[in-house]
Amino acid sequence: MSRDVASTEAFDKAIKDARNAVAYFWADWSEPCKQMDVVVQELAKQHPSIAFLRVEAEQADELTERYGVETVPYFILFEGGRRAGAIDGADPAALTQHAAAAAAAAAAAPAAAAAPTPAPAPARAPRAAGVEGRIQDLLASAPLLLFMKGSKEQPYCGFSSRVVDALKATGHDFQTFDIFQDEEIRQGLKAFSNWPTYPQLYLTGELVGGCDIVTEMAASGELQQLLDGALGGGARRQQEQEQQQQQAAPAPPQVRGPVAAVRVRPGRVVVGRSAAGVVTPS
Ligand SMILES: N[C@@H](CCC(=O)N[C@@H](CS)C(=O)NCC(=O)O)C(=O)O
Repeated sequence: MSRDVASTEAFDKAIKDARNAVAYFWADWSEPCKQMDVVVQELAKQHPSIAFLRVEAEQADELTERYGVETVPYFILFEGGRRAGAIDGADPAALTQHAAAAAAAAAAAPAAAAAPTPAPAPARAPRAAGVEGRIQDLLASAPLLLFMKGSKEQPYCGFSSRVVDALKATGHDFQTFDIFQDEEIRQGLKAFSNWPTYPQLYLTGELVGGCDIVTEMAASGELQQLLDGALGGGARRQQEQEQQQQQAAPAPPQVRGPVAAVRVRPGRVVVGRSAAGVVTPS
């Protein structure tokens, strides 16, 4: 189970006591946090050697200031009581890979001094057996792949339908896989990615998110940017965006202050990179 930590003292003690800890900064109004809650609970069950500490960002000014937390969800990774990295945004794959690597390192050297060591580069087996292998093959089969209920032409649920519409609007080509046709993949992918629902969108083999995340990214323009960057075809759209920005009124200057006075912003979903690229050493 994860632990809710409300005070700086309790936080510091928990970090000191744990060989490996993950501090999860969250906010109750953040949809991506709701999804990452599910991922965190699952990882906490799988890896009891790691202390998962939930910190409500807006109630923990001292900690958010200390660690410079300005977005949620935000994860700080601790090894041997020291900050070893961070994951900015809802990135189940990066968090899962970090947890697996940290738990494996702890299991390999249980009695070793708790000196901070960088997590080994995450490595998925080249081709696993069983359903995991099938999932790897599927993920390698298309750069942009939507696991959904039904098809592009005939989605069988509103969540899937909304993601199809968002993807069509980007102009990028994408493939779909109907999970109703394959119960093994339907259940196996949930475990593989620690993501309990459909639709699930994957870009170059990395989970982008479900309906809430993808539609939020579509509304903010982040989806277009992400796909253009990863799949090409971005130059023209970038030009259009720049033109639009020039026409738009200049944004008011941002006043930076203590996090207590600034609402923590919703985090970004980070995908299309290896976990090593996402987990930023600090
Ligand atoms: N909040 C989710 C909504 C998706 C959802 O709740 N999907 C459910 C019902 S369509 C689901 O996939 N349940 C598991 C299953 O049917 O296997 C999202 O953002 O994607």
